[in-house]
Amino acid sequence: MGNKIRLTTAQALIKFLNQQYIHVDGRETLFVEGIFTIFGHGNVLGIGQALEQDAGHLKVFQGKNEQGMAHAAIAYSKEKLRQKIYAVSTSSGPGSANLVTAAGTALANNLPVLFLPADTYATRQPDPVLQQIEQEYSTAVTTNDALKPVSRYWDRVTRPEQLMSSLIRAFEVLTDPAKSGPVTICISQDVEGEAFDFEEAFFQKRVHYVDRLQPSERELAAAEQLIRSSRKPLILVGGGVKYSEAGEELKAFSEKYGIPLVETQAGKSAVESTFVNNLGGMGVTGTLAANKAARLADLVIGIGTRYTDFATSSKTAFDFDRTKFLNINVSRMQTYKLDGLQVVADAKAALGKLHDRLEGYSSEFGPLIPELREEWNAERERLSRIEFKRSGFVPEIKKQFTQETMNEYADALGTELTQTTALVAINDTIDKDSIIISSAGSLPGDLQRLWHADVPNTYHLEYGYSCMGYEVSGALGIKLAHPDREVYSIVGDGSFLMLHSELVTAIQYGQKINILLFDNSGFGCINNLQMDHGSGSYYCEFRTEDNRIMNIDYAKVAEAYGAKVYRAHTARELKEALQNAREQTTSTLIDMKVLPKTMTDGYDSWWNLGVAEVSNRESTQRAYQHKVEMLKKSKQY
Ligand SMILES: Cc1ncc(C[n+]2csc(CCOP(=O)(O)OP(=O)(O)O)c2C)c(N)n1
Ligand SMILES: O=C1C[C@@H](O)[C@H](O)[C@@H](O)C1=O
Ligand SMILES: [Mg+2]
Repeated sequence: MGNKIRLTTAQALIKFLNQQYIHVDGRETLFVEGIFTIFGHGNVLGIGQALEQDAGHLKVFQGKNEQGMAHAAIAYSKEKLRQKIYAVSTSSGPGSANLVTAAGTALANNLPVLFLPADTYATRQPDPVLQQIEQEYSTAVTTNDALKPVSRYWDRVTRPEQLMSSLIRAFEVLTDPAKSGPVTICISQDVEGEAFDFEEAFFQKRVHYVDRLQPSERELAAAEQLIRSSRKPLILVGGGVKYSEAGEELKAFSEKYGIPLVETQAGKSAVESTFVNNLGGMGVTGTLAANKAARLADLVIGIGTRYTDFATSSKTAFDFDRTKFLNINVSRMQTYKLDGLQVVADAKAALGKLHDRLEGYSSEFGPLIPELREEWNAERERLSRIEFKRSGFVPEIKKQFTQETMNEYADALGTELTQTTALVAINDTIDKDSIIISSAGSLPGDLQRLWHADVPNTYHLEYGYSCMGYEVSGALGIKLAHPDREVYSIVGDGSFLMLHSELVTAIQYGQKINILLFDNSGFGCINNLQMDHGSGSYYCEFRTEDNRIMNIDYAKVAEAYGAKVYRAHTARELKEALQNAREQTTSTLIDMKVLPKTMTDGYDSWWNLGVAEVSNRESTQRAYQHKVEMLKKSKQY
């Protein structure tokens, strides 16, 4: 056998991370950019020591909350189109438990990230150690077992030499587009510091080749035939289009054959909003244009999409008696959905090959595409000018709050600003190549409908897990991926309260992010949901025990951390703040007070929710009946 190097397990890990490369379309680049850490006794003497001794090229960032720093890492790999990652090192017990939510976020979104939670003692000599859960039925169970269901690959290293096979499997998974997701390697805290004579060959440069998965001739012929026999095909653009960098091929294909595009949250901005055949967001949070086109379609070409309930309006968006599906995806599992024709292939490769085969074909959508676009643009224009009135005001979310309650909010928050007006004002003011991020609450719906992404890949929406707290943390990850661009976190007050610790990390390391905080004093979208389904307003508004609307000075909070802050109660104040924030070099926060119920409502869509079958309220009974009726029109699987 070759030469041996004596290293601790943690030193070997860091040395290995330094040697990983990815090869895509002839470009070879380093795969692991750096590592986020929160040191505790479980990792500071192992991974901490190894990094201090020799981090190599790895950039090291100290996080403030494990979930938050993991979200930053996830957003980074999403921005890097899964071609570069950060690792995340946590201590044992609570430190690693804090990764569970983030792992779910990475898994639901198919995003690669390497989690390195410390594990309890392998020797068991000092058991039970601090933060060991001591499960009665098995000593082998640790907190880190909770990460199994939310990891694409999970392993436990209890001897130094196990690290080698573990890491090789880990990087195979991390660099496979079809399996992409979180990889969790739990290393016992004592083992992190244990030494072993590692073979030098283990640390050789490793290049992970990502060749584009080509469609077979059989798949292409079947796809061609399906499209040729369709009169009104529609392309559903999923996140896979972005990861495959297939935007140009998609536009060329759509233009040549007159096939309109509709977008999922993950797919939005794969192609710019100005593209003539782009009808915008589809489904529950979609535009009227996209949802109308979906009803007319007789073939849906789903590219890189998981067909979530939001994209399909809980399987009611299409006429399933008539509509066929053609599914192009690198994941074979995804291609089986909705009984579609399966094309297991990379989006760019498949579109490139299909392009020439359809010579002479043309869809029958024709002039309907510009008509639908125009109709929706007029609606967007209307939504950009909603002005609050102290009497006779009809908000977008109707029949929930009385005028009296709306006035109460206007007084309590000292504002007349409406959410849709504020959002379009932001869209009109910030640089076109800025990147926006959001994930939960009412804002993802407004963004999917109203946001014009004029530059590709400027819209970063996490809507696989829709995890509150991703917005601020993720903004840091985006900034690390694009240091030369302005990054805007578009976040509700509820999400901000849930997690914004990485704002401090952003300030600490001079990574400028801009937080656009929409404060409507409550869990607004859930309040809409409950009232729309027959309930009252129950524990979703932020009211005190004596029923006063809370008015929190979020600007003060961010100012205390060191951010430059602004307060906006009118569209004008908002625009001025945006212009000033643009000039700052430190992170900023604009505390916008917006009125509840002024976000967008649904457009010809339905979402299947667990409405109470039995209730003492007539309104809930009606909501349940509506669900029963809608289910009759839906596809069952
Ligand atoms: C971690 C997490 N917990 C709970 C939820 C459920 N949830 C979705 S939106 C929401 C309220 C969001 O409130 P806010 O951020 O203020 O946005 P708004 O709807 O008011 O615009 C909740 C509790 C979630 N998506 N993520
Ligand atoms: O429960 C939810 C409702 C959605 O409207 C929201 O965007 C999402 O964050 C969520 O979790
Ligand atoms: Mg809110």
